[in-house]
Amino acid sequence: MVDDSKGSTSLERVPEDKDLLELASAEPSVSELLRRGLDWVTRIARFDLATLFLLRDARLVAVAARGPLANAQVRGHVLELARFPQVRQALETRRARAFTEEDHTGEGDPFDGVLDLPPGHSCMVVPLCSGERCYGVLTLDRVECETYAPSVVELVEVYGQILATALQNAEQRATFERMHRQDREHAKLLESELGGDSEGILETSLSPVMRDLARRARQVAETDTPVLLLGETGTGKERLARAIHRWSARADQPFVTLNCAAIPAGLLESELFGHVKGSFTGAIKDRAGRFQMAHRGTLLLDEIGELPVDLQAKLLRALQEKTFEPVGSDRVVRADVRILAATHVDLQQAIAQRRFREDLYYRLSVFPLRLPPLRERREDLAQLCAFLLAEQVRRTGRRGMRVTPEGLARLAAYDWPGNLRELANVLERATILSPGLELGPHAFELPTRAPMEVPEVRPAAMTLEDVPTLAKVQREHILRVLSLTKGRIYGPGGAAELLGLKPSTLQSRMKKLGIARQDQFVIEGPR
Ligand SMILES: Nc1ncnc2c1ncn2[C@@H]1O[C@H](COP(=O)(O)OP(=O)(O)OP(=O)(O)O)[C@@H](O)[C@H]1O
Repeated sequence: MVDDSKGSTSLERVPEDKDLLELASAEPSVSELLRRGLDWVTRIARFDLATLFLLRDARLVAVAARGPLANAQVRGHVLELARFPQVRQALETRRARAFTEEDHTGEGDPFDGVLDLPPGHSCMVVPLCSGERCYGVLTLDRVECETYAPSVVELVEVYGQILATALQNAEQRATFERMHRQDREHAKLLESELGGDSEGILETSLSPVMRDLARRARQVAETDTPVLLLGETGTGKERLARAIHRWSARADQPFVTLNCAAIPAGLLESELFGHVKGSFTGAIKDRAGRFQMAHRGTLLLDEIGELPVDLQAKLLRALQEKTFEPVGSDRVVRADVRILAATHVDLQQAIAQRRFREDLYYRLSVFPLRLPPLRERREDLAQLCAFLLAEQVRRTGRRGMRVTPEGLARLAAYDWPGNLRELANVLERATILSPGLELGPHAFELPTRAPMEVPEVRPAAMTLEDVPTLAKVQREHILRVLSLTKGRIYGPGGAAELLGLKPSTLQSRMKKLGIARQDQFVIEGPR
């Protein structure tokens, strides 16, 4: 593993500060450290053989050797720890020690059978330990019959600690990089599975508001400025976020999303910043968070208004310093991430209610983009229908579907509280139910009143005392729809679709309104 071209017989000298600084602060890989680790020892102690052993299952395996005595046999040497109690003791006590001839009389010399060293030669064992980990030992041997001076032993002990710390850092870096690579692959896979790989009707929109918005989105895409996407539910915030990513220089890097409303508050920090094994019950292995997954790419924080206040502070720090600490780790991780945030709630109001930090708001809202509701861009209906019907072919298998002018007139007369998502659902349902290729006015099932209207609550019959709160009306309406769908939230005909909401949005609203996943409902997962 190493070359042993020149052994050192030079006098011990205190290493120059820059040598140690380099070792402690540079970012070499584990193999580079093992290769170069012995170079540095030549500067602080005399030896004829310096060997680096790594601990593997109660054995010490030689991985590198230097000095005139280093040979192939030394490099393949393995020590059973059980046979060398004094070496084991040095590891257990984490103290370096020099050996005298008497020390070896009981257990023999670790290099017996490999090298012909004279009785009473100089020998020292230096443990390589940092934090919880013991990596192995460094041994130094000289043919001269004398014992290494305590001052030299102390110096090499300090060196051993620095080398072990550098090894630990290199190992952690390698782990994080590996996790990052795996998660990047995973994110790419998910992205292609989820589709949405076209920006849809943005730049070709007939609505001047939309076209202006698309133009500004393209301009900001070229920068790393955070963008705040505002708009009612289903107006296309996520699709616009994907378009901004694709238009940016980060397009070949991952696009990662986190829906802050869909993840239980207790798990959000780990989802964002990752965690190390054992940091909480269930953390059975190290896991990268969305920040790491999005390294060099874009992270969309959807429903940002739902982020708990304590996490808002941590997010702000991550945005300002571009560093964060995974849960349970005191190691600072650096990630280069472009942030996009989306919300349908009024963040100004959330700030007034102290549910959202003002400083985070200003950080995220440098460049706000507000998506208009569908009822304000009805001129796009024909184009949107054609686009969505074509996009749905993959699921419905129905090619060539089109909406007749009469059908369009009916769609244009509706208010679309669920916006583009509701339109997509209405079109998909109509396609499935329609025998032919044409979708006329009767093909569409549109509610005759606004979906949130509750028939039983008649304003005329109300008195000032019994005006129900909006939350109560919403709660009753959601419960009624859930009982209609037998508790089913997802999929066609599920409560989320009927209410024109994303399943995750419905779930978070149910949580807020205290609607538990009740036993009488059969809740099915996504299909
Ligand atoms: N520009 C567009 N062109 C065509 N279809 C679009 C466009 N934008 C969004 N859609 C469709 O509208 C639906 C909702 O889009 P999206 O999820 O981006 O909305 P959203 O505003 O993020 O929703 P929410 O607020 O509920 O998270 C999706 O089916 C999407 O395919």
